[in-house]
Parts: sequence; C-alpha cells; structure tokens
Amino acid sequence: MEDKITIENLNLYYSDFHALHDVNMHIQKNEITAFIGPSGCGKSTLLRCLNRMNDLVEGCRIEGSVKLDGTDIYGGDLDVTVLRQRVGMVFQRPNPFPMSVYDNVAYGPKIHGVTDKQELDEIVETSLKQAAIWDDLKDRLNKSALGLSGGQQQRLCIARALAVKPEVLLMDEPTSALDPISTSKIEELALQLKKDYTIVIVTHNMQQAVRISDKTGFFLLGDLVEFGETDQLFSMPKDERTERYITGRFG
Ligand SMILES: Nc1ncnc2c1ncn2[C@@H]1O[C@H](COP(=O)(O)OP(=O)(O)OP(=O)(O)O)[C@@H](O)[C@H]1O
Repeated sequence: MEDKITIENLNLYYSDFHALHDVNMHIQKNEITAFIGPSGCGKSTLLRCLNRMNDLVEGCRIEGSVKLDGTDIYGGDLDVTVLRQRVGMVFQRPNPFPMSVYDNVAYGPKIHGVTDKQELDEIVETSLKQAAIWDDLKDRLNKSALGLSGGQQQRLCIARALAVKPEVLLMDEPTSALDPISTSKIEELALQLKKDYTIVIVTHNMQQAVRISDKTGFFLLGDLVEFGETDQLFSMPKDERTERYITGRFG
C-alpha cells in the first residue's frame, strides 16, 4: 500500500504547551483514517497539521515532518495555497458562505483561475453529484445556501471542498452537528469518496470510526497511543489504555 501522507517524529507546541508528542503515522491512499480519543488529546491539532492550518495560530511551533506523496509540506518547496488545494478540509459545523449554492461551489475554482462559465457549470454539477446532493439542489442553485438544512449544508461544504479537485479530504467531526439520517448520508458519502480520495476524519463517535474507517489512531494527552487496522484496534487493542477507552472504562 502506498503512503499518501507520512508523519514522522511530529512534535507540536502551542507556545510552552507541548500538544503533540513525537507522532509517527502512515496514512494510506484511498483509505479512511480515523482519529479518536478524549477531548483535548490533540486530534484536531494533528488534523490541522496536515494542511498547515496551524500556521495561522500564533505561538504554534512544529518539529518533525509531514510528507505528502514524499514531499515535506513544511520543507519550503510546497506553496501553502497549492497544499490547501491538494488537501481540503470540512469542519465540524457546516460553514457555507452567505451566497448562492452555485457560488459556494464555484468560489474555489474561480479563485484558482477558472473563468469559463461552461467549465464552472460542469464543476458545480460534478462536485454536487460527488457529494450526493445534486438531486436535492439542482433546482435551487441560485438560492442562498443559508436556507438549506444542516445536513444539506454539510454536503454542500463537501462539494465545495471537492470543487478544487483535492487529493486528500480532512474532516473534523463532520457529523457532530447533524441528525442520525444526515450522519448516515455523510458516512455513506465518505465510503464512496474514498475510491477517489484519501480521507482523514476526527470523530468522537467510535461507532462511526468502526463503520467507515480502515485505520484508526487512538490519542491520549498528545500521544498517539495506538494506530492500526480499525477492526483489529476495536476487537483486540494492543494497549491497555486503548482497551479502557473503547470499552468506556476510561477515567
Ligand atoms: N490555538 C490553540 N492555542 C493553545 N492551545 C491550543 C490551541 N488549540 C488547541 N490547544 C490545546 O491543545 C490541546 C489539543 O487540542 P485539540 O483541539 O487538538 O484536541 P482534540 O482532541 O481535537 O479535542 P476535541 O475532541 O475537544 O475537539 C488541548 O489541550 C487544547 O487546549
């Protein structure tokens, strides 16, 4: 199997606070990798390292390397705008822009220089289809995205992320604000998308990790305690701390 992202000896500090301790991980292409662990253990921090979102945090310092297809994203050869196009992100709360459905999806491609109307139309249609929301929205393309339901907004945000043709999709608790039906739609979607993309998802929902992920990493207080095949990690965890967490005997 091919590494899409290789994390080596990653340490992250928020000023004096050492938030991630020597993390090593191989994230494979066309797989879903889940990060689980109690609140504050560093899951989102690590996720944000994968497209350099922590660069925006004052006092944040990173040691070690994160390689995308073998190139260190902190090494200086990769432009951050290009990196964020290649590694897209979907957030916990759906955050559509206050504009039409169409403009939400066309926004990224326009910024990246696509001006041809027909090409934009095609990108919007393809992205909404990939996000399994074309049928819901094809007659509402010019309506405000803010009028959609939460689940529709989140799928629109996934379409928006896909519109710039990323290779990796980072999802930070993408279903935590959604009802069970919308959640299952997003889970089905993630399983569809992994054929074409590499997906990394932070989730508090262990059942979700079991349902959709190939690999799972369990974090505790900034340490990656255990990382491996999801089935194995949940059925025969190697570390006692993982076992206590997944059986709800933690704390
Ligand atoms: N911008 C920041 N400045 C300082 N400390 C931060 C910052 N962001 C996160 N932290 C700290 O780093 C640690 C890890 O936070 P992080 O958000 O990555 O955890 P998490 O596992 O994703 O938690 P949750 O499940 O609650 O979202 C926490 O102790 C948090 O308080």
